[in-house]
Amino acid sequence: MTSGTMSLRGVAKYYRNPNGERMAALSPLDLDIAASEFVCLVGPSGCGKTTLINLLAGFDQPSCGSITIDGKPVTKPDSERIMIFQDYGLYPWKSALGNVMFALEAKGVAKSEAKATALHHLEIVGLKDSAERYPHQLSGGMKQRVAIARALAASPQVLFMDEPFAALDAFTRLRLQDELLRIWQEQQPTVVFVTHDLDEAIYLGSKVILMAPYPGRLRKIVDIQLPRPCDRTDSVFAAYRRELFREFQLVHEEAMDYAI
Ligand SMILES: Nc1ncnc2c1ncn2[C@@H]1O[C@H](COP(=O)(O)OP(=O)(O)OP(=O)(O)O)[C@@H](O)[C@H]1O
Repeated sequence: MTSGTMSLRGVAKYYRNPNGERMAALSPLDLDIAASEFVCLVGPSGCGKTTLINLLAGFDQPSCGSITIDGKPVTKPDSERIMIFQDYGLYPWKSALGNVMFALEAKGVAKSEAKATALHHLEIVGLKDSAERYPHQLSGGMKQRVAIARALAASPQVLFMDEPFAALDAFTRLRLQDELLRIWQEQQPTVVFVTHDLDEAIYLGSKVILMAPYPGRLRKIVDIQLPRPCDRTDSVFAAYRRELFREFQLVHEEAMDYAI
């Protein structure tokens, strides 16, 4: 698959603060993301990660600059590009199975095939036995796993994930990281993944983009050259970790200077 190439030129997003002053949630940036790349956005709170992923997904428009995917301007969300939100975005009136099936039936998949595919993906996220439960009968982590199953089942060309594993327990999180990597290698979507967790970013990303706040901006882009899945105890992993932690510390110090 060669689709899912993203290009950003001079993209910025400004808001007005309560005093009416213009504030850069994102200051002008250029960025290229290749098809099938797995890009992790990391950085402290307020550095513009959600702003950037929302612009890429077409949920919001930049104040200036241009964003294209496969050469076409991004003007609105697209069914080939799926976003997994922090707050799950499940339909409360549909069961877990119904939520996953809905994404497939919306793409024209026949009901029996949709059911089989949905059950397979619920099994991947460890929820096959909860397929008939409704969102209000599921914990936060379980709801997020349904949202992940729904996104993965639809085999999108682009997957936008805004802290998708934040609400999960550590074991489920590690397991889903491996499942996500496996599916990424199999289906080769372009993935843009927001996380606060540097280890998660190094483990998943082929590229880690470290962002900084005040104003929101790209601070450093690191290409991660590790086999997938990689060994978290490996010395190369540790070297990436040191590099990114050092940068992250500098970003925090700058942010604290700003707050003072
Ligand atoms: N609709 C809005 N109106 C005004 N300011 C906004 C709006 N959305 C975001 N901001 C501001 O833009 C900046 C970047 O916000 P954003 O949510 O993109 O950061 P983030 O890196 O995703 O943070 P977090 O890690 O806490 O989710 C913040 O200072 C935020 O207060």
